[in-house]
Amino acid sequence: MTELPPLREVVNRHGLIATKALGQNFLFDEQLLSRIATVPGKLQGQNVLEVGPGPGGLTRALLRAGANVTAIEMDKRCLPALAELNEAFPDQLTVIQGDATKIAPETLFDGPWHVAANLPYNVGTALFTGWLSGQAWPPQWRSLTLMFQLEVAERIIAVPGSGAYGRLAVLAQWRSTPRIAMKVHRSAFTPPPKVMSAIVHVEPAAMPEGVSARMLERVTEFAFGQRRKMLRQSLKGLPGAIEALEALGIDSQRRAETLSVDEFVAIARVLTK
Ligand SMILES: C[S@@+](CC[C@H](N)C(=O)[O-])C[C@H]1O[C@@H](n2cnc3c(N)ncnc32)[C@H](O)[C@@H]1O
Repeated sequence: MTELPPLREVVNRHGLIATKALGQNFLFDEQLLSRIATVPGKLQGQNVLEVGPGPGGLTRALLRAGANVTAIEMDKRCLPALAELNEAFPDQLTVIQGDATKIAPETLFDGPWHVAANLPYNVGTALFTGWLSGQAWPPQWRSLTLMFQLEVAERIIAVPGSGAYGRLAVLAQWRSTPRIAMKVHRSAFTPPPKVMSAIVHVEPAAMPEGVSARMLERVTEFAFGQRRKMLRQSLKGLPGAIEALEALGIDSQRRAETLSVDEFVAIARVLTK
C-alpha cells in the first residue's frame, strides 16, 4: 500500500480549516474511507468522478483501489494537498478546480464512469437529481456512491405510505436501484455536522418503455407539490392527468404519498402519448 502521511497532518500542513460556506466536513478515518471505496465494487482501471475531494481522504482510498480518478474541487486551498496525491499515484489522478454543478461529466471521460463523493450537502441533492434525469438511459455512469444526510438517504429509498416517500424516491427508483450501503456517525467528520449521514449506492436499472423522463418529473412535481391534497386537486393543473387517473382506475381521492412508483410511471406513460 502506498505510504501517505495521516490526513490530519495533511490538513494541518496546508492550513485547511473547514469552511461552512463550502459544506466542508472532512473524513480522516482511513479504514472508513477504504470501506466506502469498496461500495462501487472493483474499481481497478475504472474511471471515477469524485466531487469535492477536499484534502483527498476518499480520493486516496479510490486511488489505492486502482481507480482513475477525476476530481472536481471548488476550494483552491485543497490543490497542493491533491497535488501530493498526484505524485504518489502517477497518471491516476486528474484534479479540476471548479464548480461541479457547472461541469458536464461527459466532457471529462472517453468511456463510462462511476461517481463517488462525500458531497457538499448544499449541492448534493441538485447534483444527484441531475445525474438521475435526462431521457437517454442507461446513463453513462455505472454507479453512484454518495454521502448524504441520513434523512435525505431515507427519502431516496423510501417506500409508499411512509413520511419520507416523495418526489426524490420516485425519481431515484423508477429506473435505478438505490440502497443505503452504510450509515456514518456524525463523529466521523471534522467538524462533526449536526446530523447523521449515510452512503447511498445507486445502479441504473431498465427504463420502463413509453415514458418521458420529463413527464414523470412533471407528474411528481404536481402530485407532491401539494402532498396532503387528494390527487384530483393536486393534479388539476396538469392537462390530461385527471383523465389519466380515470383511464388507469386510480382513485382520484388518493394522496400522492400512497401511489407506488409503478403507478406514477403509468400516469406519466398515458400523458407521454
Ligand atoms: C463534505 S466535504 C468532503 C471532503 C472530502 N471528500 C472528505 O471526505 O473529507 C465537501 C467538499 O466539496 C467541496 N465543494 C463544495 N461545493 C463544491 C462544488 N460546487 N463543486 C466542487 N466541489 C465543491 C468543498 O470544498 C469540500 O472540499
